[in-house]
Amino acid sequence: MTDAGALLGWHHVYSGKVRNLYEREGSPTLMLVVASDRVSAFDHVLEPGIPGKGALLTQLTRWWFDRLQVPNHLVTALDVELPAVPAELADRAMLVRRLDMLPIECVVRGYLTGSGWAEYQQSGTVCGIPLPAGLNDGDRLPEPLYTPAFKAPLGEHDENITFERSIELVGEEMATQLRDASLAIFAAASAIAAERGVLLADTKFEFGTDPDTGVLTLADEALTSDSSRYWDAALYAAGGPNRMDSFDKQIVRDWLAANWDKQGEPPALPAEIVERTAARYRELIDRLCA
Ligand SMILES: Nc1ncnc(-c2cnn(Cc3cccc(F)c3)c2)c1Cl
Repeated sequence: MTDAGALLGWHHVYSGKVRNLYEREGSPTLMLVVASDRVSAFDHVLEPGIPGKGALLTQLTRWWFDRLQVPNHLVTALDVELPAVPAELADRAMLVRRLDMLPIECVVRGYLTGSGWAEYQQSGTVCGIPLPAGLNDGDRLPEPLYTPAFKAPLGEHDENITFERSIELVGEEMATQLRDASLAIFAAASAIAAERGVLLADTKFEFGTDPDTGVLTLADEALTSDSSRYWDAALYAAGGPNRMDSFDKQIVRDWLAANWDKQGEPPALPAEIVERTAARYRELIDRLCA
C-alpha cells in the first residue's frame, strides 16, 4: 500500500504534502492521520523521502500530546477497540477522534524570523502588531505573539489575520479560547524544550471542538518539526550565522540553496544529505523525548 493508495477499511479524505487523512468506513467518529517520510522545503515536496521521518514525527506529536494539559484528538486503546492499521503504517499513523475543526491556524511566535521578520523589515510590525524598533532576524520577542491565520483551501497559503478578524470568524469567546490555549501551550512547551537545550522559536496549532461536548480540543499534529521551528539553544547562544539553523531541515535547505536555482522542480537529494537529515530528525527526538 503506498501512502496515497487505498487503505483497507479506511476512506482516503485528503493528501497533504507530507501527510494523509483517512476516515473510518462505518465509524464516522474515527479518523487516521498517516505521516509519510516525505519532506517539503520551499513549498516543494522533495525526493527521496527521509527514512524514519514519518515515524519520528508521529512519536514527537504523541509525546507532546501526552505532556500537554489540554484535551487532544488522539484516540487511546482505552476509548475504543483499535481498528486494524496495517503493520507497516502503525508507527507513523495516529488514530484520532473526528472534531468540528476551526478555520484558524493558531500561530505563536517566540522569536522574530521567517515571514514575521520579512514583515517587520517592511513595517515594524508582525501580523499588524507593532514591535519595538531595532530588532534583528532571530531575536527573541519581548513576549510570545499570537498571530492567527485563516485556513486557506487545502494546498493554498493561509492568510494572516488580526485577532479582531478571528473574532469575526469564530466569535469572541472561541477566538479568546484559541488565543489563550495557544499561548499557554507554547509557554509550557517552550519551557520543556528549553530544559532539553532546544529553543521552540514558533509553532502552529489547529483546534477543533468535540462534536458531543463542544470542548476545545487540540487536533492535527502538535509541536512537530514540520509545524514548528526548533533551534539548538547552545548554537543560538553562541550567535553567528548558524544560530537559527532549523534542527532538521537546515541541511536540506542549505543543499538546495547551493544546488537549485528555485526554477522548476528541485533536484533529488543526494544520499549523504538524506542520511544527515535523518540523523538530525533522530537527534531532535532524542533530545526532546529521551
Ligand atoms: N481530528 C480531526 N477531525 C477532523 N478533521 C481533522 C482534519 C482535517 N484536515 N486536517 C488537516 C490534515 C491533517 C492530517 C493529514 C492531512 F492530510 C490533513 C485535519 C482532524 Cl485532525
